[in-house]
Amino acid sequence: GHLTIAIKEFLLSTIQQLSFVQRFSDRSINFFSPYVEINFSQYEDFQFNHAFAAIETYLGAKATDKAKHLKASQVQESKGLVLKREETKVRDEYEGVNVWWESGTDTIGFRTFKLTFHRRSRDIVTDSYIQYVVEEGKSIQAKNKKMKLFTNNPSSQWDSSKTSLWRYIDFEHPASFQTLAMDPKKKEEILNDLVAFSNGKDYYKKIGKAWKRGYLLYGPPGTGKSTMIAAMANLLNYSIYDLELTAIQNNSELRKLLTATSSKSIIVIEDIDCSLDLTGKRVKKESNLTSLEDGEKAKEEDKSFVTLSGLLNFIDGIWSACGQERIVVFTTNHLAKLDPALIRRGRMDMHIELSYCTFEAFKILAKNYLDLDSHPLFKKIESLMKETKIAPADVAENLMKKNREIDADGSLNDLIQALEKKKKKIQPAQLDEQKDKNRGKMFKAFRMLF
Ligand SMILES: Nc1ncnc2c1ncn2[C@@H]1O[C@H](COP(=O)(O)OP(=O)(O)OP(=O)(O)O)[C@@H](O)[C@H]1O
Ligand SMILES: [Mg+2]
Repeated sequence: GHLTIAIKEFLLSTIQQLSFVQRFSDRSINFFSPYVEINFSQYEDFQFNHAFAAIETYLGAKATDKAKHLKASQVQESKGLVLKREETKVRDEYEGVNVWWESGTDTIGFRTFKLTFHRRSRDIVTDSYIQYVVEEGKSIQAKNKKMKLFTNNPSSQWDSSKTSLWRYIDFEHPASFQTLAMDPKKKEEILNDLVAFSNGKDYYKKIGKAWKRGYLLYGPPGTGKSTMIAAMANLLNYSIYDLELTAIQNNSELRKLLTATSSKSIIVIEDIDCSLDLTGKRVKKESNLTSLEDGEKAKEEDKSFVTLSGLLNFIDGIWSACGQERIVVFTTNHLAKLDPALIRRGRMDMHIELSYCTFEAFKILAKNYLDLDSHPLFKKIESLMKETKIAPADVAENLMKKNREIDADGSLNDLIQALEKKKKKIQPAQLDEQKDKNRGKMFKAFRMLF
């Protein structure tokens, strides 16, 4: 939102300023010096200049290895130190061109950067170098960005400020694609898709499509859908917006929420089949309102609910106009229950099935939990896994260490017992249903956090 606009504005104003600087410089240079100077101020017309911050980040990263005086700041605990140099002058080289940056302050006391370069390299500096610096700086900033997990507040609690729509906590989930147990080929396909998407700015522009991508994750409980979302966020350094549809009343509230999300984010709607019923109306909530309020509510409900078409239109429509990268993820336990309109190709770009644990997936878990590549008991587990269905979550539970020490034999035997127990009970459908009921939304949200 604001950042990109600010940078666009900045670039525009830079171009205007440049022509001014150039005209001015041209005159002076011819007489005094072969060098051109451009000044960047921390504030432009009393508005914070985001490009200034990007330049600062870029320069900070540029010369840390050479600098003698380093100022370290820790952006996020897990992200290591970001080093900044305190020296005021930095030399940089770009496509064989030498430039110098010098930091200072202007007459009002705002901080500035002065960029100096030879006038024969003026074209390359003004045409591409400055933009390169701003973009590099932005991408370094993005890498150091703190990820957040947002949840929408019930619309009854909204006030006029935008901040009341979503509440957030810092997102520090350890999930990664490396530790995700699933078919390695499928995993790679998804990874490539995500990376291509996040680097696809120019491509999406070229083909005239909005820079967004939809993933539908489906599969039984405990197969890694939520874990994959966390892994996606970690991979791309995106924040997560966990959209709870039952906490809002109608499509216009939905629109408000979605427009208040930032770019580089993943918008998640878990259990889409439970959030919207098939006629497109929102699922009735159990209410503990008094009877009078109940009546009012019922009247209201006729004209106000979140509809499937409202959701889809928004995702297809307005967002296309804001031109920033966003990922939408829907999850469900029951693919068959979903409205075909929702899962039509093109709407959800990729359908990803997460399923019961295969032997391949088990090996990843064994590596994660027990640090094992092979073990005599693997054979038995392999054959048992072919005969029965077990969710990766249940496998993981058995492989977790029970005491202080990792006990591979004990854990694998536990798993074998669990598999044999499952094999005897031949009622997987019933079992799943019961599990579904037990895993309420709260529980899922809870698990996402811990
Ligand atoms: N494919 C997997 N790879 C690694 N760990 C997994 C996988 N699936 C499940 N787990 C483990 O099981 C736990 C529960 O999994 P997760 O919450 O991702 O399941 P889910 O598919 O979202 O289930 P639900 O449909 O109930 O929301 C995770 O915290 C993780 O430790
Ligand atoms: Mg889940």
